[in-house]
Amino acid sequence: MQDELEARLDAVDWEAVAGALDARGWAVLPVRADANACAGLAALYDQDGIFRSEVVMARHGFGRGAYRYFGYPLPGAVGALRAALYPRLAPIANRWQARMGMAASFPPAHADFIARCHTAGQARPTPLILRYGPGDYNCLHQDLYGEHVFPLQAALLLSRPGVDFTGGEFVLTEQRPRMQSRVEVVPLAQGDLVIFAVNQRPVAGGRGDYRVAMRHGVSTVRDGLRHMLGIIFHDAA
Ligand SMILES: O=C(O)CCC(=O)C(=O)O
Ligand SMILES: [Fe+2]
Repeated sequence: MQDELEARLDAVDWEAVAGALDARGWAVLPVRADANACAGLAALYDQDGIFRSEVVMARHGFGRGAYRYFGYPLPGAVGALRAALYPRLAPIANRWQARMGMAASFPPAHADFIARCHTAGQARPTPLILRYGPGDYNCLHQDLYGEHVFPLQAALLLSRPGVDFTGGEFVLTEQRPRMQSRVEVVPLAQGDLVIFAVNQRPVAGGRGDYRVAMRHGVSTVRDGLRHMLGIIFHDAA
């Protein structure tokens, strides 16, 4: 299965993905996870013993709905996806860091970046599954969990829009210096994987690059049940 994942990711035009990320701060990969894989991942939400914690969003003012952070060891498919995506994104992340004048550079292998997080006390795994029912939503936020931040993250829609749920759009906002925020709705089908900026990203301006800050969230689910798999590459303090 890992070979198949690698082969599918190898077929992606990563230059085009990098171009979309540079232009908009997000990109949907041109490969889709199949319905069985999505159902299998969504079913993990109800499995005992694989999560380290649950967050009921309303208790923290984060929104409504809940999410569960996986514990280590991650389920095979989740760990494989995290490890396989990272080396494809690290060159893009390194280019962004340089353009934003930020010192950190990211090693080519995820295990080495995770070792850096763990040494700094960021040792708790961050991949998660989110579940939303009618009336649930996720306020705009950034998944920052400590000093070490990998500037891109991924999310995989496990449910079918219009069939399993309605509403529940994945949204991103972009805050430009001294300007009002701009919002984008990311069109996603079941199995789509969106890559997006965690926090800041560089934008080319007339006088060189400047930084914009991105946030993401989910609009209110009207009906049904929506599951999302979130892959964050840094660990949490
Ligand atoms: O449910 C969603 O689409 C949002 C997921 C999310 O916030 C994340 O993966 O960090
Ligand atoms: Fe998030």
